[in-house]
Amino acid sequence: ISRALMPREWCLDDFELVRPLGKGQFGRVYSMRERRTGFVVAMKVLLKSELLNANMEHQLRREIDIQSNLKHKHILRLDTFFHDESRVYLVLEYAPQGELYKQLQKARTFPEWRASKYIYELATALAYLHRKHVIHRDIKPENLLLGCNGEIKISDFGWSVHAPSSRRNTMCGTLDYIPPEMVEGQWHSSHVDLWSLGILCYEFLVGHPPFESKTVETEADNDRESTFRRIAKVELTIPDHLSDDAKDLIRKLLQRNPDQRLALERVMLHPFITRHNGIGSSKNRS
Ligand SMILES: CC(=O)NC[C@@H]1CCN(c2c(Cl)cnc3[nH]c(-c4cn(C)nc4C)nc23)C1
Repeated sequence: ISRALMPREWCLDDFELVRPLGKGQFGRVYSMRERRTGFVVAMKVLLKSELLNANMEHQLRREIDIQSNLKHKHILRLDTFFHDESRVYLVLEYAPQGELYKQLQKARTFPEWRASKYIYELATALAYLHRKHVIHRDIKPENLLLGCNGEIKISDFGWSVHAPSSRRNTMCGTLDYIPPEMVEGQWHSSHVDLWSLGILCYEFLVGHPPFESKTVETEADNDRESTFRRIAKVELTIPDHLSDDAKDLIRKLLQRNPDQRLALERVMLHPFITRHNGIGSSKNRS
């Protein structure tokens, strides 16, 4: 595909609509077929007017700059983009098995082997991102898609930045995944993604995130404070039915102090991961 999408001016007529896929945070997504090659892509269509009055054009530029330079099997590719007088079009990799959060809603919780596989795949993608000094900052089920073999694809880099960073935009959407240092508007490092990995692991196994909160828009001010306090105080209760390995990994990621969170290299070697993914065992040692 990269040959076919060699840098040249693309336009909407190069593609034909297959079907609407859903909505991202800003704009609609469609599966489209590139007419010459028959290649199916996901096309995210954003209205310039919406971007401008939400002051999001710089965030979109950053999303494009970051995601188009990333090449990793667990990160959704951004192949190219183009615009016309009213819209911006992002040509993204199509993930055939769709949105992970829908499968989590259907299954309610994942068995430990499945959660462990996803956490391992995410850890490899985050290690790649952090080596490039990119923080995603918005790792949550809604931003995870599934490839043709059910493998994780991190998408939606709308909130990613180059580390270290301090947040300039007001956060909207759920607070569930925001670590204490971001909740307090402090400077934050790539360790924010470690916190989100811990929240995800908990939600995969328990069926809801540990510091349940409504989205920030609907929070009345006093509730909002209570949500922040709960996240900041890190009141964590882990259900007993989880394995000791699962509890151990979650506790080591949901550390209030960002520097005490388990490093990604150690996440990949944690028993909760190696027990299910046959990593480091003799079986797959070449
Ligand atoms: C992370 C994110 O932006 N999510 C919202 C957008 C909705 C569809 N988007 C897709 C994007 Cl950006 C890429 N690939 C997708 N594949 C699907 C999908 C496949 N099936 C069978 N069902 C669906 C749905 N959707 C996408 C992303």
